[in-house]
This record gives sequence, structure tokens and C-alpha cells, in this order.
Amino acid sequence: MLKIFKYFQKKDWLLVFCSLVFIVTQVGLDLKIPDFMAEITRLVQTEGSKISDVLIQGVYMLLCAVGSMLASMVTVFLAARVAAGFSVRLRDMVFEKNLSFSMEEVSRFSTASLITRSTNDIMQIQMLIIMGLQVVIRAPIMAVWAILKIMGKSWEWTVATGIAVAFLCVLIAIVVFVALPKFRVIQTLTDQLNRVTRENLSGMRVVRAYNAEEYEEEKFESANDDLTRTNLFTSRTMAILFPSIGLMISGMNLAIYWIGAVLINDASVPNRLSIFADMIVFSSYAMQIIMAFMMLSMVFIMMPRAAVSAKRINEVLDTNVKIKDGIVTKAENPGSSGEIEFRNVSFKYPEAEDYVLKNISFSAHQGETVAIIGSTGSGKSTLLNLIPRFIDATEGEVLVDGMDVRKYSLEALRNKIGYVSQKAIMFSGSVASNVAFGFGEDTTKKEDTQIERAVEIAQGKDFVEKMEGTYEAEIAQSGTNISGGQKQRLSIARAIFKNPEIYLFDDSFSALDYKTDRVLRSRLKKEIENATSIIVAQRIGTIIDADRIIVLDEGEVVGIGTHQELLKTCEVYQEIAHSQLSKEELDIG
Ligand SMILES: Nc1ncnc2c1ncn2[C@@H]1O[C@H](COP(=O)(O)OP(=O)(O)OP(=O)(O)O)[C@@H](O)[C@H]1O
Repeated sequence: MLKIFKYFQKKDWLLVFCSLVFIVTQVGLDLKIPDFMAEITRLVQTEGSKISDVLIQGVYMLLCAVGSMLASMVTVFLAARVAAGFSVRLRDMVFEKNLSFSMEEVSRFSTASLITRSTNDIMQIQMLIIMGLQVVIRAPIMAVWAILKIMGKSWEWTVATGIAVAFLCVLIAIVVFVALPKFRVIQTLTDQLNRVTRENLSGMRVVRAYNAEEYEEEKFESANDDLTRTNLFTSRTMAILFPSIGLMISGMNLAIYWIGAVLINDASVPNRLSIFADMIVFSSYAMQIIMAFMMLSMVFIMMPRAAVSAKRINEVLDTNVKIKDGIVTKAENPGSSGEIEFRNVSFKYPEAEDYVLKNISFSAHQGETVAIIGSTGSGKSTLLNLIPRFIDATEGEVLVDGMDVRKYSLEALRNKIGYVSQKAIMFSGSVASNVAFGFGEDTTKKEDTQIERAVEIAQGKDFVEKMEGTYEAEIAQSGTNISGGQKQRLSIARAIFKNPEIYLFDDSFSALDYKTDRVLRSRLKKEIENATSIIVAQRIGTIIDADRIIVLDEGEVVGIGTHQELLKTCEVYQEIAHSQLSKEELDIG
């Protein structure tokens, strides 16, 4: 828990110190009030006292109360500032860390859990700081101060107060002990609720098409019920606390007055008044002590949950990212551009037993188009993901421009690459901001001709210009207001706009009709002739013209060559070709 506070900055500590000053002031003023009460009691009981003296004591009491209120307001203000500032910083750090995660780390935490950790978990810490600053510091000062004030008054009263405090501590310990294990469960169940909600919203069309609303509702209700049950359990456990504290306060007051009555009864008449005044003061201070412990108990209730949250946030922040940034920003061989080489590359997913890629070696030179084909699950996307270092080779080397990709800084490496993912990803914003993605708003405004050019090459001009607002037309979250093929074309335009040395197309033409696919490829060939392209495809038609085709089968290269060569030499390729092309096309091929 305390580990999270290493992210506190100097200014946070300064604000904490300032609030400490105000808390001490507030406690001092609060504890002064019973002194005036004692004085009023003494004045009222003393013959010949003037009403004006009593009023003066009353005014002092009022001033103390107002001062205490002002000090408390400033403390709350400072606590809110520290807490809000700290949570903003934590959120930034978690977000930045999330961005540096590879796919492996994201799947280890799960997307839903990363969202809960960046939102709900940070919220718990924020609430703890607000409460904690006011209470954790205030309560012990208040308790110690009040104890010092009542010390030496009467041991009977002190014993009564001591018993009440001990009872309170035991009660808090039991409650925390019972509720503690449930707090981690609550956060995990929140992850689960998040996951179900997310899946349901993103898969809404499938849910409706399969009339699976009831099924999804059951899943949601089960996650919701689990969370509610656990929350209820902790709340019910807490519910025992407050009435018990109330009962204890009344019991303690009763004990003090009862002891007081006995003491007054046994005392000589002149001493009775001072014992009575002491009793009034003692009961007020005892009340302050109990209140201090009660406030602490509230923090003890919040603390375990915040501790769980802090641990979950620390887990994210302390994760050692597998994909380490290199330092080289320029290739060692300045003459080469867009050169790719795989040298005996093998790859295994961390949790998997078998290798997905085995001993892959091939190269792609500047300006060449190299295609990768193979059955579903043969490892095509995995191979492609090794180039921008979404994953790192388990064995062997992947070289870009003659240098191992692991030596490059990730920024320099990815600057060389235009990547078009298998599933076209759109971000909420305009068509232009999606095409000039990552370049900032200024570029989006200035480079409108380049954006139009990229969209035109990607065969998206027609549909974009029909949209209301054309290049400024709104793209909804996840691109739900455009078709799959349109999304693919904008993803391709995004890569073209970047004008990289290397294009990686991960089955990026699959949603295009054959004619658009053909026209787009021939435009690409002309426009990006100096760049190297690696195309993963399922359709032979898409890759028929490639300079080299690599045939993958269960993670192994079973053929490399042109379409013609492979038709003669590679059995797997022949099978694919026969399943897709007509006899005439094969003969022409
Ligand atoms: N994150 C992952 N963790 C574990 N195994 C994975 C992961 N991603 C893919 N795999 C496995 O690796 C193998 C290759 O997957 P990959 O996505 O590279 O195949 P692919 O040839 O691109 O398939 P497709 O043509 O269907 O896209 C598959 O068996 C898949 O189950």
C-alpha cells in the first residue's frame, strides 16, 4: 500500500504538511471548547458570578467552533487537491504503461482489468487520500491530545474510557479481519462485470442476431449478483460497527456519570462542585477520544480496499515490459532502406507448448512485394507481428535494413513501417484524423491534399466524398458507421499517408471485392514502388503478382518462389491454388 506513495511529489508532501498544520489547529480549537464549558459550569455554580462572564466564555466557545470549521474547510480543500492531483498522475502513468505493453502483457492482465485498474482502483486511492488526510492524521492527534488533557483527573473515569476504547479496537479488528478477504474479490468481480459489459456492447449485433439477449443477460446478472452479494457481505459486516459504536458511546457516558455520581456522593460538600465540573470536561474529552477512534475505524474500513487497489495499480506500474526499447535510431547500414530479413526465426507464445513458427528464413529487398500464404492458423500474422516488434522472436533474428529489430528504438523502427492490421481499426474522430493518425491535429489540417491522395490510392475517394462533410465526416467509435470494406480502405490509406519504407498488410484486402482489390493493388504497385511490402493473404488472387510468395504450413516454410514456380514445386500451394482458381486460371497461370 505504502509503495504507491513513492509516486508522491514534493508539492504533494508540501500540501500534506500544510494540511497537517490546519489539522493541528482544528484539533487544538476543538479540544479548547470543553475548557470553556468547565469554566461556564464553574461560573454558573459560583455565587455572585456575572452573566457577562458566562457570555464571554460562550463567545470564546463560538470563536473556537468557527475557527475549527474554517481550519476543517481548508484541510478538506487541500486533501481534495492532493488526492485529485495524485490520481491524475497515477492515471497518466498507468495509461502510459498500458501503451508500452505488448500483446502478451495485455492478455495477461486482460483489457477489462486494465480499465478497472485505471479507473475504479485509482478512485479508491483518491478516496483514501481525501479521508485519510483528514482522519488518519487528525484522529491520533486528537486522541493523544485529549488523553493528555484528562490524565490525572480520576482513574475510575480513565478505566471506563480505556475499556470503551479497547472494545472499539477489538470491534474494528474483527470487522477488518472478516471483510478484508472480500475486498480483493470485489475488485476482481468488478473486472468481470466490466468484461461482460464490454463484450456485450461490442458484440451487440451478434447477440441480437442469435437472439442471445437472455443468455447475455444471465451472464450479466450472474456477474452483477456476485458483485452485489460480495458488496452486501462487506456492507453488512460494516453495519455492525456503527450501532455498536453508538451503544458503546452511550455506555461510556453512562459509566462516567455513574462513577461521577458515586464520587460526588462520597466527596465533601466544597469539593463536589469541582468534581462535577471535572465530570463534564471528562465526558467531553472522552467523547473526542471515541470520535477519533471512530474516524480511524472508517479509514480502517477503506484501507483494505484501497490497499488491494494500490497493489493492483503497482502490479501494472511494476511490470517489466517484455519488449524492451533499443537505442539505435538509424540503421547501421545507411545505404539500405526497406530491407527485411528473417534468419532462422522460431517463435513460441509464452503460455503455449509448441512453436508457432519454426526456423523461418527469407528476405525481402527494397521495392519488392513478398506475400505470405498458408492455411488458417499457420502462423502468418505471428510472422508479420515480429517485424514491428509486437512480439519478439524466441530464437533467431529479424533484421530491418541489416540490423536486428531489437536494437532499434521502437519509435525509429515503427517509423519505418506502415502496418495495416487484419481487423481494421478506426478511432472516433474524422476521416482525416483517422488517415493522418498519430500526426496531430495540425498535420491533419495542413496535409489535406496528402490525405486525399492516400484515400484515393486506397480506393476510398468515392465513398468518402459521398459522406456528409467528406474528409471531415465523423467516424463513430470503432468505425461502426462505415462498412468493413470501407474501414479496410481507410486503414490502407492510413499506411499510405505515413509514406513508410515498409508496408505490412495483414490480410488487409479480404473485405474488398475482387475488382477493388485488383485496382487497389495495381495503384499501390505504382505509388509505393520504392517501398517493400509484405502481404499476408488468404486469396491467391491478391498475391499472384508478388515477387516472392512464402508458403507456410504449421509454422514452417514449405515453399518460396513466384506463383508459377510454386504451382510446379509446392504441394501445399498447389492445393490452395486448386481450391481457389478455375482450371483456365491455373492454365493461364
Ligand atoms: N496470443 C496468442 N497466444 C497463444 N497462441 C496464439 C496467440 N495468437 C495466436 N496464437 C496461435 O498461433 C497460431 C498462429 O496464429 P496466427 O494468427 O499467426 O495464424 P494465421 O496464419 O495468421 O491465421 P489466420 O489466417 O486465421 O489469421 C494459431 O494456432 C493460434 O492459435
